[in-house]
Amino acid sequence: MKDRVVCLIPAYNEEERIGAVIDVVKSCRFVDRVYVIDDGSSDRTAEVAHEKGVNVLRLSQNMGKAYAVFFGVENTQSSIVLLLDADLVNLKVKDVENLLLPVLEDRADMTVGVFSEGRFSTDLAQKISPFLSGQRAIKRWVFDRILESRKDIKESGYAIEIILTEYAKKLKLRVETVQLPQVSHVMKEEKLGLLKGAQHRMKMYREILKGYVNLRKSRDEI
Ligand SMILES: O=c1ccn([C@@H]2O[C@H](COP(=O)(O)OP(=O)(O)O)[C@@H](O)[C@H]2O)c(=O)[nH]1
Ligand SMILES: O=C(O)[C@@H](COP(=O)(O)O)O[C@H]1O[C@H](CO)[C@@H](O)[C@H](O)[C@H]1O
Repeated sequence: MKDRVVCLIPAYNEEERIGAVIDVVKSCRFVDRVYVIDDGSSDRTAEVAHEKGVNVLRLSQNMGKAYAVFFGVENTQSSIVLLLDADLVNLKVKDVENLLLPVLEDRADMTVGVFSEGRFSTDLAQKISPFLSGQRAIKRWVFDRILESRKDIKESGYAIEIILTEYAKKLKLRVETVQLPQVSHVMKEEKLGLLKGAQHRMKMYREILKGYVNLRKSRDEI
């Protein structure tokens, strides 16, 4: 029987964090299958995922977040796709259920999870830019539509979320925001140290900006 919900977890060097996310998502009764897309990690991310008993799709080099997500989309089947980052902290089964239920019950085409009541810094970031959130449940046809009109989508790295947000507007999707109380993520500076973290953050902002400019250029093609 075809899966209803597949969870995709794009992951780049997340060996220390991904196990906890997998444990939670595996415990959610609504999730039929979990796939980690190992985006060319140089650490044991893929091994940890294997040990946890989920499916692993491995990219031989680091291709960026959008590539990893769409590689997962192209290599799975299900009517609903759940996207979760690999570095979430305090994620609970209830949060995963809350993300999925509006889409499962066809009250929404997309849900967007936002952190609240957790760490000040990550709550604030999501208050300012909830449209960047990587926690979403989405009907698969939305990805199909994006792939049809944006052949370059896989190259967009961290712009994937603003692209999803823009398509949601253009396609007039029913979008529901879901609170993720006490959930946070490990920030780049915490993972990589101050300097490397800041460099990685700048890379993220560059990719988001480039994605935004490309969206404006291709406005009418959606
Ligand atoms: O080149 C990349 C960069 C990030 N990620 C994954 O995308 C998610 C969000 O990325 P990141 O943690 O850098 O963003 P943050 O959570 O810090 O906003 C995480 O699961 C990363 O491991 C990825 O698959 N490929
Ligand atoms: O919240 C944010 O400002 C960024 C960066 O988070 P950190 O640098 O790790 O605190 O994270 C979000 O944006 C990325 C790009 O859209 C998404 O890929 C992440 O999933 C999301 O958490």
